[in-house]
Amino acid sequence: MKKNPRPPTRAPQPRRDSPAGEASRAPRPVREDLVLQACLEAYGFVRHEGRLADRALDFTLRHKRNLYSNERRAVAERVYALLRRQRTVDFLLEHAHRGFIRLDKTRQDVLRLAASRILHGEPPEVVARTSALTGQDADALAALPTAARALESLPPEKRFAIAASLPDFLARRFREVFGADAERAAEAMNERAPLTARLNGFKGDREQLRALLEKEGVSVTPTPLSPLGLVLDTRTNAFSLDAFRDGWFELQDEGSQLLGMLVDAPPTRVVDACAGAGGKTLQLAVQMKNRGDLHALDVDEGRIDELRKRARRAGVHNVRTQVIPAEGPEADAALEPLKGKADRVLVDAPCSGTGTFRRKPDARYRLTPEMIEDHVARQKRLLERFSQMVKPGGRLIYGTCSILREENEAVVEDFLARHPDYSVRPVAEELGAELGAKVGPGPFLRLAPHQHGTDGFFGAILVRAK
Ligand SMILES: C[S@@+](CC[C@H](N)C(=O)[O-])C[C@H]1O[C@@H](n2cnc3c(N)ncnc32)[C@H](O)[C@@H]1O
Repeated sequence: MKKNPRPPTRAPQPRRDSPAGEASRAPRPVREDLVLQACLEAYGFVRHEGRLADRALDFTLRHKRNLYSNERRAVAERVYALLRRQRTVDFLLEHAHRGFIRLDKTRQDVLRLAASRILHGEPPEVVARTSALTGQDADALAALPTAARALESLPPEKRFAIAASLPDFLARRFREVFGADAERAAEAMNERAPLTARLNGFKGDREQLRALLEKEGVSVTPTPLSPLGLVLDTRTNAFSLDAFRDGWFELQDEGSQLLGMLVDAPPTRVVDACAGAGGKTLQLAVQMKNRGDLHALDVDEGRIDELRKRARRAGVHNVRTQVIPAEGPEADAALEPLKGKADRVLVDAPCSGTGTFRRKPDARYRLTPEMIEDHVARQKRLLERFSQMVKPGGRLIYGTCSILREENEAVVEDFLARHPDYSVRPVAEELGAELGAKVGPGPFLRLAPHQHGTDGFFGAILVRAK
């Protein structure tokens, strides 16, 4: 049976007194009944009510105040682990437990949580006991290895989708994109994502940040690709660190940092057209040395509010935020003053998020082929609209956190076919030959967890003729 012994999660961080203190205390024994109740509630919200996993866990853990920090962590880890393997677990239980699909929802979920723990390497008898499973239910857990053999004997296409816990249509797309590497790619998407910080260059350099974090008891290692990143011990509650409160770093995946590097924003006029809560905006402000005008636009007022808070903490002064309408003449009018004026326009487009399944394992079960088509249509519209702000000789940088060609290369090709005044600048020209060679192949940034250890990202630099 496949084992994934690393406890996966990017969930609400457990409360803790100090990062160093927690690591050095002997953990209290987990009160299994309370942990199971909390898991059932949070998982039920996601599976049966369609809520987002991070919000569901946040809600559950916020009102279950009696749980200790190690118990909170166990809840988050178990729920995320099951979400990563939901399809596999369902297949195994349907084979190991006659009548599984007729059981009531709660009993099914208790079995799912138990099977997932076994799949992640916990001994079946311990799991059965701590889940209070007896009789037919305990027998089903013991029969999981037989069910795993049934999975192995399926035709490869079918087996891949179930073993990787991907909907069939996504499994097919993984095969199209990654070919013989599809299984490795999907497995890496089912791993736990690292906790990665991006240095705020206004405060100092990466070595200084490293020293500060180590002084606070956090062990860190430099990111291999981004010169701005440090990987933090995943048990760290980054938000409680002094270095975070003092604006020394932001949490940002290494792939996202590399996409931000493609912009190479000069201290003139730059537009971050889909700025969200400002992950890349803050990075661009550093590139601009806090000078010039950095216009951060988004349709989501809540995210723009968050961006403003983060900018204050980071000591960023050159950002002008604007909430814009999504579509139509009003959206066009809002951009009119910036038409043909920007040296750089970043379109970090809304997408399927197929590159970020490590962090949002539940997203795959919500995604449909129709939703991907809608994303593509919107990406083309956004690129068209925001390209109008690029001045002659300026650059349009297009990015997604999708691994799908239709949202990436195909959108760029479609744009270039209608805009002969734009050409592709190979990312290696921006990142340097050595780093460029690692994030290719080809003229675009194309990152995937199994190859780069980052989330899946795509980036293209398009230059408007003078
Ligand atoms: C991938 S996220 C951006 C992430 C952000 N750049 C960062 O680095 O944190 C895409 C963003 O596009 C925004 N968006 C969606 N439709 C938009 C539109 N028509 N115009 C501008 N922004 C839009 C979403 O609200 C979302 O915040």
